[in-house]
Amino acid sequence: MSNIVAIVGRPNVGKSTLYNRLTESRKAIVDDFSGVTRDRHYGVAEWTDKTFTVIDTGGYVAGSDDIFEAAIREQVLIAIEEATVILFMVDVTTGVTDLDDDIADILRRGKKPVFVVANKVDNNNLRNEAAIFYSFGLGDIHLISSMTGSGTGELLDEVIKHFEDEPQDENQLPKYAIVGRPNVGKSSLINALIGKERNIVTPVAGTTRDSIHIHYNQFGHEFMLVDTAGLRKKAKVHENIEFYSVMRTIKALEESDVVILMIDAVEGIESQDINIFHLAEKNKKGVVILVNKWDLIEKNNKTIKVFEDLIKEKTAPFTDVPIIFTSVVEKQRIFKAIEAASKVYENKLKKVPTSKLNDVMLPIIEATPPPSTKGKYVKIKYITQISGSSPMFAFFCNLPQYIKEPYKRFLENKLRENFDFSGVPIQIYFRQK
Ligand SMILES: Nc1nc2c(ncn2[C@@H]2O[C@H](COP(=O)(O)OP(=O)(O)OP(=O)(O)O)[C@@H](O)[C@H]2O)c(=O)[nH]1
Ligand SMILES: Nc1nc2c(ncn2[C@@H]2O[C@H](COP(=O)(O)OP(=O)(O)OP(=O)(O)O)[C@@H](O)[C@H]2O)c(=O)[nH]1
Repeated sequence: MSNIVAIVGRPNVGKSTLYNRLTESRKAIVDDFSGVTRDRHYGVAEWTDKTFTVIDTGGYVAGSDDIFEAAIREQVLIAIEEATVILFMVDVTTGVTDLDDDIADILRRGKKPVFVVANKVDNNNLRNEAAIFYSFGLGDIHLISSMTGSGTGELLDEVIKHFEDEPQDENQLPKYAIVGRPNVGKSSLINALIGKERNIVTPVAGTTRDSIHIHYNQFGHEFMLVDTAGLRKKAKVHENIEFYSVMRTIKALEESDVVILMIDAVEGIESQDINIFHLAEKNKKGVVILVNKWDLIEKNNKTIKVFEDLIKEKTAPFTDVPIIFTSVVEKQRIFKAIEAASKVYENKLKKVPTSKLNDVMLPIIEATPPPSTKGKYVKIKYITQISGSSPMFAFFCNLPQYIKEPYKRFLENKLRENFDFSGVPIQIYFRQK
């Protein structure tokens, strides 16, 4: 379910610091690739049993002061439209500024839950200063220090009360989301698949769920396409089309089982593509990559390999993902893309019987056991697949804490070699036995 928490506020109040704190556990993964700082504004966070997306609106602002303030206002409007909860961050050390008041005006007119978050309350003396923020007329003030983390737990306890529960699914069909940067060919692909049938589009009623689900049932494949359509219709949004599309992408992604990530063959894979890829991975969604506009590429016998290697390099370590080279305009390999998505969906639901799992994996482990640490030998005794909506495996052993990342990766690779999990993130756990 797409629960989105948007952090809004003027520059320098500490939005990024809070964002980093909330998404901490994911940071290493996102930081793995270069040139991403500019785009790193949304990530996955967890609090108690809830998983949600956090958006830091700050970094989307660019340009002169004028544009700057206009852009902040626009982001606040988008946040009101798209987010589940808005954190309006202000700085206790500077008090109320004009821009703070502007933002508060916009937020008061919106219908979304707003939390006024007074940041930089690093010590008790500053607590009284925060009373000034009651002047926004937005209710209670939540005192935090993003730097130390104080107050953030209490804040999140309140925030998650506003989350929406998983809606009852209208049907059990697989859901595929077609995502990608603007202009990559998403609408063209949907039109190619659905053609005139497009009229049977059924908008799903619901509060935050405004993506469109399209029923596909042809040539032996039946599924729902989750469409992020309507992007351009929102006249309000001019400068922040990228930001807006990111919001939409997150929603579509969270509603789907398999993400069909379209990449522009001419432009190549960019950091925004990789961001979406990792978001899908973190959300345990299946993934198929389409390299579209393949008709525009001058090819020789190495071209495909070069593309594949480049994509794998950028998406590592999760490289076991189908890559299909399509041309939507020339109707090349479109059906192959659908077949790949169906296969990934199957893989995602696959249950390997315990006996088979142990028959295959125990000899492999015997031949290459976990390396000993400080003279301790880890003995893996048996393996089971835990039931869930994506593949999870429990390896029972005497000393789970001594198993290191490289060995975990080795086991994952062996699972992938022996049982087809192409396109699906795998979870591996070590448990004491
Ligand atoms: N004392 C104190 N300083 C903080 C706290 N949180 C953030 N800061 C500092 O405030 C400054 C701005 O923090 P950022 O997180 O970059 O602020 P931002 O709102 O994301 O700023 P933009 O990216 O410009 O929109 C940095 O120097 C932080 O170290 C806090 O809780 N206490
Ligand atoms: N040469 C070529 N052009 C394509 C292909 N697929 C789409 N296009 C063109 O790329 C442009 C953008 O296609 P759209 O389908 O509107 O892209 P989109 O991803 O839906 O774009 P947004 O709505 O901006 O997100 C159109 O002019 C298409 O005709 C392809 O396989 N080859």
